[in-house]
Amino acid sequence: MGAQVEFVKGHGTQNDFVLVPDPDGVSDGVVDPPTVRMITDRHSGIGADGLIRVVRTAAVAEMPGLAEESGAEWFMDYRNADGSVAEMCGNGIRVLARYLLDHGHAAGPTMRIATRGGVRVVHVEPEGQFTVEMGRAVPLTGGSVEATIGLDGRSWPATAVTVPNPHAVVFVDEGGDAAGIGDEHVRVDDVRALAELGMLTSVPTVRPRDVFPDGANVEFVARVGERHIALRVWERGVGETRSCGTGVCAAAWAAMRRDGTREGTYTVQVPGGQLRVTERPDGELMLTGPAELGVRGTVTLDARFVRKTYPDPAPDRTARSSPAL
Ligand SMILES: N[C@@H](CCC[C@H](N)C(=O)O)C(=O)O
Repeated sequence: MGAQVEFVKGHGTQNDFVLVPDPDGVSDGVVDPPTVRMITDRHSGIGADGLIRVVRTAAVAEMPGLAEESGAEWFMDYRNADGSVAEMCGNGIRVLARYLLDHGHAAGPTMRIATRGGVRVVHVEPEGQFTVEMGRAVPLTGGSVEATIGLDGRSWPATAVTVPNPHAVVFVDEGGDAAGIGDEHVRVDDVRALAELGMLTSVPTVRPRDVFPDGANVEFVARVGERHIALRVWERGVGETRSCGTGVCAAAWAAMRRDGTREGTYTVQVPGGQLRVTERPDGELMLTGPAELGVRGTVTLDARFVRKTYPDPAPDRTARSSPAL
């Protein structure tokens, strides 16, 4: 019998995560890359775009002193599905906030959560929404477009920016012929310039490579109205996902620069839903969107595969009103 690991599944605009509660930092083996890959595998594991170990900041051995320095009780230990570490996850942090709130670990209406990319303040909003203070976007090439993204024989100039993980933002509708323009409820699937990209099964190429020494997430963006964009994303360490919060911030930031404005809220359609981004006068990007919790259970890890067991079958599969794990 392998190790037993408790988990909760959650998603933010269908960017999905396995949350593993480890408050005292005694289960860091769960973030070993092979274990992350077993757990996040969609065929033989639970399946997710990423894994979040929920650990008290004071128990994070690699960051001594962070708890006192940050004033954040909880740390988001984020891993991509391939086991790699990422600085931040804009959808994951909302899901983590929802978990902390629903399980009595935080009271709201605001909470501070530490990440490898710095401390983030999360505001609890009505109707299951959360707003995250995401920090400032930092252009990697002085704000100018100096990278080129290639995909399936096509290529586009890209804006290189960190939020604080690396993003290459590509506007694919330069001809202005994106279908769905002006429709408040446009679906990403109906935006011609994005649909034409096909399956996104190939890995996008980045030139020159040294713009992104640690790799990049790539956002393919089309305008669909005033202060309204749609995007598809290819995530570093995962592949195409249905949403990426930091990527949405990077894309909105780049769209604001192209529009010559820093004012107003940008609405961003992603395949998994809708997010909103506002830039404060001090440059802080505010990301607002939903966060949901779903299935919870226990997995038994062994060397070959992840076995799933669900302790409480339907109808009690939602964690919202469930006791803390
Ligand atoms: N989906 C996340 C970003 C996760 C990390 C990313 N794949 C990376 O490696 O930088 C988000 O919502 O921001």
